[in-house]
Amino acid sequence: MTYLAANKPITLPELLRMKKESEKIAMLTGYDASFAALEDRCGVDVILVGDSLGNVLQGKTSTLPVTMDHMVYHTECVGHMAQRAMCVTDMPFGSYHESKEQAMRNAVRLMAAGAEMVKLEGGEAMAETVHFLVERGVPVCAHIGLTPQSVHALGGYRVQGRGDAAAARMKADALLLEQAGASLMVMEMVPADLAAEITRMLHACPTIGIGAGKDCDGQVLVLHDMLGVYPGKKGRFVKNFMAEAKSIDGAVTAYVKAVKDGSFPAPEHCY
Ligand SMILES: Nc1nc(=O)c2c([nH]1)NC[C@@H]1CN(c3ccc(C(=O)N[C@@H](CCC(=O)O)C(=O)O)cc3)CN21
Ligand SMILES: CC(C)C(=O)C(=O)O
Ligand SMILES: [Mg+2]
Repeated sequence: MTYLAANKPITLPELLRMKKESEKIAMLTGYDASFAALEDRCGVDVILVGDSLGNVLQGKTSTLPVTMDHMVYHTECVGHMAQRAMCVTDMPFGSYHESKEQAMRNAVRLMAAGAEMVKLEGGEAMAETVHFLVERGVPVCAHIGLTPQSVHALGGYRVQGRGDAAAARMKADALLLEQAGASLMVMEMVPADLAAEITRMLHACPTIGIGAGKDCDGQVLVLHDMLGVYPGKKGRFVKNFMAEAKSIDGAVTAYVKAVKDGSFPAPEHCY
């Protein structure tokens, strides 16, 4: 069985159709042309040029030192390599926090470099910025739960949304971001039950989980984590798909299949 629907490019309506028809969305980070082509031919739906490149390419201990110039460079490396997959790029720390105008100016650089959507971290505080970009033709992926650019404010890489008050706040954030026009919503390190509830609550915005349980509309992992080549500390949500594969193509294909058939994530990858 192949998941490549006749090489038809992934568009916003296609992502929404996948949510409506419960067809899981497979997202994976990618930072260069060779891996972008590989992921595309293995059926990855969305390639994320993640600011996790600070960790996996640059050897930093967080994503905070990543700059706009770094993200533009890697987006140029990935953009236009994929025939089918959509290219989404993370806006780095500090590139969208000053004002909605600053966010637009930097989003324009990423879109010109080849991104088809930009991703930014935050809840209610970012809703106005999301709306501003969306109204001006920039599709936005939101990112809630553990937002790694706020690691020092959050006190570490911890599960978010535990307890009634935190869960209620996350649900309110998700609704505001959907209303603001977000096209996708990453949820990171969120209890599986809460992520499932948010996924059911949202009708116009597919959710993509990383440590957020199996009931999200899709899943994302960091490429170097799922290939087992990242030497740093990994979350329990990571699975090494290279362990049982004969090639990198095989590992990425197995990841896509496991996301599509719902076998990844398993309970041991969830909170
Ligand atoms: N290679 C890589 N993979 C990632 O998933 C990732 C990055 N880099 N960089 C940006 C953030 C940082 N992330 C992280 C980093 C560490 C944990 C972690 O150590 N989690 C453990 C401990 C949790 C705890 O202390 O409570 C876990 O069991 O999940 C989780 C997410 C996720 N993102
Ligand atoms: C892990 C994903 C969601 C991310 O933001 C990144 O790779 O930077
Ligand atoms: Mg990121």
